[in-house]
Amino acid sequence: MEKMRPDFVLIDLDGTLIDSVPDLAYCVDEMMKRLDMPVRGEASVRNWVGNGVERLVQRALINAIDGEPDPELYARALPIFKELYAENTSQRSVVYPGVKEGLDWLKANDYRIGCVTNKAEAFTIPLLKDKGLYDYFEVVVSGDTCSKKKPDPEPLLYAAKQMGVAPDHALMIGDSKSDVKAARAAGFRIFCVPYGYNHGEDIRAYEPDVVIDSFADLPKYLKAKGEA
Ligand SMILES: O=C(O)COP(=O)(O)O
Ligand SMILES: [Mg+2]
Repeated sequence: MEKMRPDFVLIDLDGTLIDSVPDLAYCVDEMMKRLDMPVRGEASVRNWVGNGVERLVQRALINAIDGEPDPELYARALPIFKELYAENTSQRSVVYPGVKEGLDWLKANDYRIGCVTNKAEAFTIPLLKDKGLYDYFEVVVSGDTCSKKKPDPEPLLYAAKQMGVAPDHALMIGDSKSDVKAARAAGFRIFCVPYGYNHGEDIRAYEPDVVIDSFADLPKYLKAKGEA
């Protein structure tokens, strides 16, 4: 593929920049214990992340990716999860290898970058700050910034508008089919990492433009400053 030079690079959070499942799984299991229900474990939680904390809590309660829990049980569970996650947002979470190197390369080569996530803002900002990533981004769009979350294109179009960039000059980097769908609907190009959370499916099945093994590989696909 010919190297590109997008005007804006918008990057997903969970499963792309940060492995946040260790904290999310800890909070899911603590919530389950407080509800006198069985714990679910990290492997299940890994398949349920990507559609926001509300959907994660619903999936944990029914122990399945599709379907709805009893509304009363859910109404009891959600505040418990939110309280736990507010205290356990980042300490077990890990920035993936190559991420800081890739972000430094983007900055050094004058790329403008943003972050888009389905995670609510109350958790997104502390997580990015705790991991030393917040200052890289000119715009951060969280799961509750717009009226709709990914796979809807609204958060991507909102970010592009904030930056004053045309969507067809923008690139999204993500890990899930929601990122691919949102990017296609918004008119962004889309790169994916293969190591994140795609509900147990191989992201290649969703045909992103490029699959990069790590952020350290970005210079293979993006033009450096001044590169013809
Ligand atoms: O599901 C979430 O809370 C966040 O997931 P995302 O950062 O991959 O959009
Ligand atoms: Mg993700």
